[in-house]
Amino acid sequence: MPPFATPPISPLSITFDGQTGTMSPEGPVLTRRMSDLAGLFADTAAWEAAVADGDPVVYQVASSPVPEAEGELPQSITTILPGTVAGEFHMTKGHQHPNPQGEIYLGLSGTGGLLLFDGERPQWIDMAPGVIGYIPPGWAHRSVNTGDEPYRFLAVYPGNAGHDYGWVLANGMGHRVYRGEGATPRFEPFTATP
Ligand SMILES: O=P(O)(O)OC[C@H]1O[C@](O)(CO)[C@@H](O)[C@@H]1O
Ligand SMILES: [Fe+2]
Repeated sequence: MPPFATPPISPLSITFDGQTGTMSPEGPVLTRRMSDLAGLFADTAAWEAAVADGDPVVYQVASSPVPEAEGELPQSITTILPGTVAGEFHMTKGHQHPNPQGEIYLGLSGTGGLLLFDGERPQWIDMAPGVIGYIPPGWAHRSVNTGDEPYRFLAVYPGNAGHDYGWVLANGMGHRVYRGEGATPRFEPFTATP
């Protein structure tokens, strides 16, 4: 057995409900409200108005008990509620893994997308139930709800990958994703917020 800093946990069975985004047994549950997404939406005035108007929940992350520790493969289900800020779809903060390693997302319910950016090239993967989106090492990633119902996905990632949110604040994600005509999102090149 390699000398892990945290002893590996015991084998376990985890059940989940892709329609509600819950896991059993359950680990930490994280709620991100509009105020947690400071500096991310293009229209700062519209974002401030949404924060003042009840500071709604934008997404929740329900994790299994598998810890974020070296050698483990933690899982979480993220539920992004539908909506926009001045037309820009609800989204996760987005992050880089400071310890560059891959990650997989599996679409569970609703429709959305996975926006990836390596600092030069933005990429988009349409996500829906049954779709696996693969995030290679070195690609920042953000999820977007492009529909009118909650978008849910399961994430599985190396426990020592880490989360660097500052990278996305500094570099953006290459594109912004807006409600377009019909079901097709509209993409605009990222420009830094004022
Ligand atoms: O960490 P963010 O960018 O807020 O996005 C949340 C999602 O990403 C993860 O951090 C995994 O990459 C999960 O916790 C969750 O699936
Ligand atoms: Fe990640």
